[in-house]
Amino acid sequence: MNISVDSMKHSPSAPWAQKLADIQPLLQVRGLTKLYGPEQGCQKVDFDLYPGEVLGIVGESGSGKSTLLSLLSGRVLPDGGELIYIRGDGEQVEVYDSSEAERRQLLRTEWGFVEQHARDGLRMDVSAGANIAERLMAQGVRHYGYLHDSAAEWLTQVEIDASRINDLPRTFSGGMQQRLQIARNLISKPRLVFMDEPTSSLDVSVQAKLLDLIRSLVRKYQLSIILVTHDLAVARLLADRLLVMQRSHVVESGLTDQILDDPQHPYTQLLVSSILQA
Ligand SMILES: Nc1ncnc2c1ncn2[C@@H]1O[C@H](COP(=O)(O)OP(=O)(O)OP(=O)(O)O)[C@@H](O)[C@H]1O
Repeated sequence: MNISVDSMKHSPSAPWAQKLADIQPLLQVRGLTKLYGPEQGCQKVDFDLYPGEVLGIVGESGSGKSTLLSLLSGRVLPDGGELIYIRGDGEQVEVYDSSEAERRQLLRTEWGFVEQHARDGLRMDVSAGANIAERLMAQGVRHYGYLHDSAAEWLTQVEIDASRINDLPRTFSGGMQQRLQIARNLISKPRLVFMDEPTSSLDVSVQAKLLDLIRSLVRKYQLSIILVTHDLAVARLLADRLLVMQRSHVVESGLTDQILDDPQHPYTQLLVSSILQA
């Protein structure tokens, strides 16, 4: 079950409220700011992300979604603000105080990143199996049989026939490449996965299948996800909570259903009504 702090606020005396208070956030974001120009980027973003939560970042083109995702994944450094990640061993990491090598290591182990275009997240010149096994190898696994079997198992999990293990990703369809990218990220059991418009480059029918797969993997592995999407239907299907961005600011945040069914900020109202009219 995904747990959302916002939902807990409505019944503070519930027995599980104390339980939640004992759960540490996975990520604490405070005052995160990166500006490339006036209102270009993101400003003063604050939120906590809890284990198993799916957070969607939505907003119009240029509102700052990708900038925020790049900051949260430590790929870009901010002008100001703090990003604290609680590692699996309980240690707190101030991501921006870490070295570049430490941040890269996080992205290869406890975190994952699913790119919008599979070619940016896959190595197109090596086999599907090698693409999937790479993260295990980066963690020091050397046993060929284990690497092969794990890669084959993950191909099956993302609904690709394991007989394709030696094929190059370029021989796969767009949807298969995205599924391969997901397998490549999930094999090392990351705790937090960043996704940048993971379905937007695909046909609608392929999108629906991939969304179903992501949803089932999120449940199965209790993944925490931070997902950028311009598509409110994708947000509705996957996200527990949303941040709505406009011109570098988070203008509204809360439970997905609350925001989509009863938007409070005029910009969110416009965003939601434009989708309904489309
Ligand atoms: N590396 C960069 N150098 C200069 N300006 C940038 C850079 N990255 C982003 N920007 C600017 O910051 C603003 C926000 O861009 P960003 O890509 O974060 O928006 P977005 O909401 O993800 O848009 P889209 O949905 O179109 O991808 C834009 O005005 C963009 O031109």
